[in-house]
Amino acid sequence: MSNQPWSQDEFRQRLYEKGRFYHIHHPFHLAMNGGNSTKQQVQGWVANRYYYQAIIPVKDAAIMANCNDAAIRRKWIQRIIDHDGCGDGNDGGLEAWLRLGEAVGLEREAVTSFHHVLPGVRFACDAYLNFARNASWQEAACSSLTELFAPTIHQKRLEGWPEHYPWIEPKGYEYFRKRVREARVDVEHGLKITLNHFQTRAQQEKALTILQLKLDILWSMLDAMEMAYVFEKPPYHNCN
Ligand SMILES: O=C(O)c1cc(C(=O)O)c2c(n1)C(=O)C(=O)c1cc(C(=O)O)[nH]c1-2
Repeated sequence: MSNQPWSQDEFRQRLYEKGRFYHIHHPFHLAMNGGNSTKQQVQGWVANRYYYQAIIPVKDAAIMANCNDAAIRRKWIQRIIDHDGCGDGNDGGLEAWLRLGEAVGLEREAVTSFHHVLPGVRFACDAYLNFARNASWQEAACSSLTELFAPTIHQKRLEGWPEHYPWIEPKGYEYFRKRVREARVDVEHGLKITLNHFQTRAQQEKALTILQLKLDILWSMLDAMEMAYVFEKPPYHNCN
């Protein structure tokens, strides 16, 4: 019967199938990972993505604020530490991303000021944060599951970029190396929460809708970048 819940294995498989909509398939990413992007396009991506990076720990703090389960919070807090660092030689992902910015030739201030962030990228990232603030913590945890597909994308950059873009300083790659490890831990936890929480068929279908929302967010960010840096039609390009 169609309203029977899927088994956990089938539910997991349906979540994984969403990978076919991951932004790894977006033309902007295909060009970048295939070595066909210009320096300005790579710089544009790095500068815009910093807005996403900066949102992530705030989003994770919102999830924790909505979560009344100490055991979950004890694990989830690691995500904030991963991005913000905690001293003692752990500078965190935001700092690593700023080093990536320097490695592609951007001044720190140009990145941290969000000066280059396109409105479409800002709206997409803000939608992610607003979703996490207003949804239940389990739903917000589910929305982080695009990370199921992230280790592959980071790995591809590590393998291809040094050859494609010899002008990028090697110190820039630490962020991707770090995330290959961290994302695997994150998704194990996020997947466990999702498989246990979304039990009925209607709930399982809702989980897929939530994951699609997040895929839409990531795809929309790249649409904005494609328009600005590939078609060279940033917002208001034709206004006087
Ligand atoms: O470079 C990427 O393609 C990519 C994608 C994603 C993602 O799938 O959301 C994340 C990251 N990177 C990333 O570095 C990261 O820390 C991260 C956290 C999250 C999240 O939703 O909590 N997604 C992602």
